Amino acid sequence: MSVYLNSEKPEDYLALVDKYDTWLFDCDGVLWRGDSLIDGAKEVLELLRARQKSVLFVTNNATKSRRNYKKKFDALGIEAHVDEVYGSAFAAAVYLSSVIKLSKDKKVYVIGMSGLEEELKDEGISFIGGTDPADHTLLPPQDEIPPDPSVAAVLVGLDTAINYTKLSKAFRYLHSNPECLFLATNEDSTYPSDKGLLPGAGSILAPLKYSLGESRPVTAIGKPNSVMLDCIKAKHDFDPKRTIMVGDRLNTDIQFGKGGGLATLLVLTGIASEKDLKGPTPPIAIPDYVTSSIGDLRVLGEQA
Ligand SMILES: O=C(O)[C@H](O)[C@H](O)COP(=O)(O)O
Ligand SMILES: [Mg+2]
Repeated sequence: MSVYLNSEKPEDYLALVDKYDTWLFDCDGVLWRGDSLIDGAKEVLELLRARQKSVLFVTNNATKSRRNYKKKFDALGIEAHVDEVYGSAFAAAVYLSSVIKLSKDKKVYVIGMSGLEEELKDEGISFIGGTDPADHTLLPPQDEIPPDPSVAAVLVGLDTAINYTKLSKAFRYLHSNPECLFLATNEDSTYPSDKGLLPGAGSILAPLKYSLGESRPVTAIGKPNSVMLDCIKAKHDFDPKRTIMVGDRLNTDIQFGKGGGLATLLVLTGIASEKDLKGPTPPIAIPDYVTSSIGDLRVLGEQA
């Protein structure tokens, strides 16, 4: 059963903050929607840091690299350090380099944007596709897409320039080579922009999942997969019992937190709403705490 926090009982927020030393923040729908900050988010991050809390950012948004995110945080006036940022683009690159140990003579076909390419380059992973202009021309369906055994994986992330050429190439590499890995940065169905919901990475992936069928399952590396937490653990010591994951989506953030043995706080400024928790269908994951917005923790500033 979730504990619903509200501003009538500020002491509940203080008790919550005292219980956890490490705060993992999802980004889209929690700190911001698109480039619009959620009201109070900047102030609350400052208040947590002032109380010596560790703050880390854990996002499924694969359109930006950690360095790109640092620039976004700087532009929004939020203190953040590159090694505090964990994105699904970084996690996917680390997965390919350190878990799959992709050999140097192999490459990845990418559906995704420059941030994902930057993280792959940083991990020494060769790739084709992505922002390559050749994939932005509309391929006539009868054109030959020769199989390429050196393409050892297809990696799919949010790509606002998706098209039939990219889907056809990804399909052919996977369909012609059963050994080719089918990977995704994440499977979020929607993206909470500041202009409302938009198709998310999972909706870019869907045509491939549908056309390839059940026999070619995809491995999604972002939340709720524990790979992101493994990346964090490799760099940061934290006690899971004194760590809380703050998110807006039940089937990524809250499942990720619970899977990692962390406490979870759901905010209602992004994807999830109260009806997801109280509706006829049981929620896929039940958060420990619920509050309307991360801005509600501003009460910390009213206390000594
Ligand atoms: O479609 C996507 O990739 C996601 O909606 C989005 O980017 C999720 O980002 P997060 O909420 O994990 O920061
Ligand atoms: Mg989110």
